[in-house]
Amino acid sequence: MNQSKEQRILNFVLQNAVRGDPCSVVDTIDKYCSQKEWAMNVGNEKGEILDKTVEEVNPSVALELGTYCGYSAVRISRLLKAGARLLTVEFNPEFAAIAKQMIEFAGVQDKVKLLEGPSEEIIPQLKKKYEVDTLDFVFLDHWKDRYRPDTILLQECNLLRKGSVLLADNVIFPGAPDFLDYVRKSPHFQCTYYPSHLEYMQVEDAMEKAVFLG
Ligand SMILES: O=C(NC/C=C/[C@H]1O[C@@H](Sc2ccncc2)[C@H](O)[C@@H]1O)c1cc([N+](=O)[O-])cc(O)c1O
Ligand SMILES: [Mg+2]
Repeated sequence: MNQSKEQRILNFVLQNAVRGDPCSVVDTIDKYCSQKEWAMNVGNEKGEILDKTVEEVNPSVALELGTYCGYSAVRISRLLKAGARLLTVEFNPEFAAIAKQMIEFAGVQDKVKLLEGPSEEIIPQLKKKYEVDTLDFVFLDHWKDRYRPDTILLQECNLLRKGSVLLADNVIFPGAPDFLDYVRKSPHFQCTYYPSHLEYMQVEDAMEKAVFLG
């Protein structure tokens, strides 16, 4: 049975990156996806915006929605302080299996907990089942029509506190217009727009940061 693109990306990392070195895993995925096969990793240009935001927030508890192959899970967790953790949510079992291997190869498995299932089911379980009090940082990179409902769900589940930071990928391409409209009009969020480009392409894209005001 021929391999999936995601399996080819993982194999390229296993054969070309340095085990235990998250930066080499990130760079190797970028090399493969810019030279051989495009894939929907956040990429290096938007990845640097992600890095700066994670460093600014320095989260103890971070959530990622949409793990895919684990590129941003590795990218985020490499910056986390000792004892901090990233919960990442993926509902496609094939992608979850790839991401698990990617995270373990990068050596960040002690910082990352991969939760398999849809965000709308997992978010309401975070407090009781995953011992979360509130989230310091949330990276949204899953289905674009889930950004707005999941942001509302995070608020309803009291998972955001004054200063919690949401960072959303792809607010221009493929776009998340209802999310942008919601957070920009809401009195509970202070928003910042970061123009950038679609990963590995010369196509306009952007990220939106939304800080919860309580
Ligand atoms: O569609 C995009 N991303 C959707 C991502 C989806 C990821 O999240 C889950 S869905 C899910 C659902 C519920 N809960 C958790 C995960 C999918 O299994 C996939 O792993 C996308 C598309 C482009 N593009 O150029 O077309 C560029 C990008 O950067 C993108 O992020
Ligand atoms: Mg994306």
